[in-house]
Amino acid sequence: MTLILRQWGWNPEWNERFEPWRRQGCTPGRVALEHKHLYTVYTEHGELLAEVAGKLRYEAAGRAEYPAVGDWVALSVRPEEGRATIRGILPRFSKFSRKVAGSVTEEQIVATNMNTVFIVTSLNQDFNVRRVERYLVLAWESGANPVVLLSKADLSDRIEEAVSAVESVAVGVPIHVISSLENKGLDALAPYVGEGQTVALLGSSGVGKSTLINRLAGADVQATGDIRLDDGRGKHTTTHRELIALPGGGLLIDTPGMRELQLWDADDGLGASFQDVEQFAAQCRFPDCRHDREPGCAVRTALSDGSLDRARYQSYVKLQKELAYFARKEDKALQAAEKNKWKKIHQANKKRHIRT
Ligand SMILES: Nc1nc2c(ncn2[C@@H]2O[C@H](COP(=O)(O)OP(=O)(O)OP(=O)(O)O)[C@@H](O)[C@H]2O)c(=O)[nH]1
Ligand SMILES: [Zn+2]
Repeated sequence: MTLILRQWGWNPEWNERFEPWRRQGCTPGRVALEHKHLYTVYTEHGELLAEVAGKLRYEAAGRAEYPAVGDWVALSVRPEEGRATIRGILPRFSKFSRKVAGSVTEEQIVATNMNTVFIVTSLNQDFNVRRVERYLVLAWESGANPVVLLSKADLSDRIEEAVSAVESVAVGVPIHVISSLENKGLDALAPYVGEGQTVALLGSSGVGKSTLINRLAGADVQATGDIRLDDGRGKHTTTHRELIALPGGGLLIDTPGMRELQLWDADDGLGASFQDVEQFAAQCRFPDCRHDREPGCAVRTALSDGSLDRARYQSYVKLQKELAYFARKEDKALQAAEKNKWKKIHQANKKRHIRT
């Protein structure tokens, strides 16, 4: 039984966390694909199509409390129909989420329970270390461990230069140079995609994520840029799944949402990625130093004596501004919603007043 689940990443810890659900007669399953209102889940009864239980739907405070690809869920199963009902979601240990615009901006979960994030950036003329910094913030924020993959090594003759540029912004983060085309460097990825390990991929369009997935899966599970039609989801690959089991026992998550991540609510990620900058800032004389004209500013000193790279500092400031922008936007949306609520209450009161 658990043998089947193990290939989807089940382990003793999940088993323990699931115990209360098991006592209620539930079966565990892992979400592999989200349809409009249904989910494809992997279970010990095979693949089932599941809907969300009314109670869970009713109690969900927002979209973030709906199941997402990578989640372990508690199910009531009807294997003979190939169907199941999702009763609950086990707590996530890592997640990627994005903001979806609506009347209020809402958090939508895009991938969960990954151990590792592959940040893929290509070594061709698009190579840009600032982009790696941005992805690192997202990765650290997710709770998974980042690993940088420099792809398309076959197209570059300045590999060492790129590696040291990444090293300087990704201290302590493993960096691998790969070429899916020439099958180079891929063996070194084995430890991240071993049994029970889940990996998500992050990177701009065209850096070779789908090609890498197909290499690791040993089959064309994902449509690549060469043959992809305009559906963007690779529908023509017959068994489109967003949680992909690899021959070595690991799992890959590749959802369309991963391609639309923005930076928001990522202060922790920013801090983790820019420890060097924040360490200087912590030495400023004034705790609220804006590193502008204040006396005793350690950041400005570090910039002028070269111990802090100017481009890196500018990148930090830019990302910080972006985060602040999202926070303000969210504040405004909340304020508007609150105002609206009070307006309605006033109107309702007025009407009551008139009637009496
Ligand atoms: N030269 C070279 N080309 C590669 C390599 N890996 C992928 N490509 C090519 O790069 C293009 C884009 O690859 P994809 O795998 O579709 O890129 P992707 O990151 O999945 O792109 P999106 O799905 O748009 O996010 C394709 O034409 C691939 O054949 C490589 O190692 N070397
Ligand atoms: Zn300062």
